[in-house]
Amino acid sequence: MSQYPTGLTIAGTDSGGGAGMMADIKTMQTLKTFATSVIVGLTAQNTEGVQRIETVDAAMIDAQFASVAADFDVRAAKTGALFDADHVQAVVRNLARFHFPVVVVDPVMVAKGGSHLLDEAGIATLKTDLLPLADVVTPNLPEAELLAGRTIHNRVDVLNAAKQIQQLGAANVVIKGGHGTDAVVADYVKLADGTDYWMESPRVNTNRTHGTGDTLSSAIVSYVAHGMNLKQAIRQAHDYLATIIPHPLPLGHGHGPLNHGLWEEHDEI
Ligand SMILES: Nc1ncnc2c1ncn2[C@@H]1O[C@H](COP(=O)(O)OP(=O)(O)O)[C@@H](O)[C@H]1O
Ligand SMILES: Cc1ncc(COP(=O)(O)OP(=O)(O)O)c(N)n1
Repeated sequence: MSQYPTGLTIAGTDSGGGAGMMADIKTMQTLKTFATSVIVGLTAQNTEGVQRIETVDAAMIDAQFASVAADFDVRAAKTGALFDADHVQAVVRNLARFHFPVVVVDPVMVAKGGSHLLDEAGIATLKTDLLPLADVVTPNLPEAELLAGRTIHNRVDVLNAAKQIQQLGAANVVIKGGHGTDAVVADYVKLADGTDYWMESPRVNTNRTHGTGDTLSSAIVSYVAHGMNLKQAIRQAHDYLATIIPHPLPLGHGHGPLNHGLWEEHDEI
């Protein structure tokens, strides 16, 4: 069996098991990466929505970072739901302190059920303080609109939004196309070296897409932890999603969960 490198998820929990840190841990385990975690907040959540949120205090966030960093060789980290400006700042402080080799920022703002997972001040702080620390940022289309401060109607708008998001300090940008309506789902990648391209896959007609964004960002973390460069890791993560989205688990009454473990049959790492 291959070695399990260590990844880190800095995010919120989902009691429903499909999104947030739970999706991250399931993804990393499937992709043979050992998942460590810093819990920023807890959500009472299921496939139908978010019922309650409680954040973790800053001292406890610092303590979790210190515990993980003292004992593990974290190869890559991702951020997920951070809830508000104070929690974004707590995460920024710790990322600046511990310098993990690769940081993926999933700028989670609104869950598919409509609940806000980052308030307005939090969005502003993420733009000014967290994006400059991001090796990769992975907004969905509504998040890209908010980060870039412009509406997106077509592919040219996506290109321009990515350029603006890169100017905020994120080295590489992946704008996810799941919220579009075309028959093809297109994720746009703009890399630090100036290259850009689209990654396309057939749109699966399903509402079982809870946690797709978390799954993509934690798959990038996993592949980077295994030694791939960012371009390879982003491609592999996209292919992982395209493989598992057509075969979700028939659970819950709303936006149902993915079957993260499906990939194990491929055993490609
Ligand atoms: N219905 C779908 N069919 C195929 N791929 C999808 C579908 N929905 C999302 N994806 C893929 O899942 C990933 C996450 O995208 P998206 O759903 O936009 O993110 P988020 O969960 O953050 O809103 C992307 O790689 C996207 O291409
Ligand atoms: C605790 C928590 N974190 C993140 C999300 C959003 O996850 P995402 O992958 O964007 O999936 P959807 O919520 O859009 O299905 C969440 N819901 N909860």
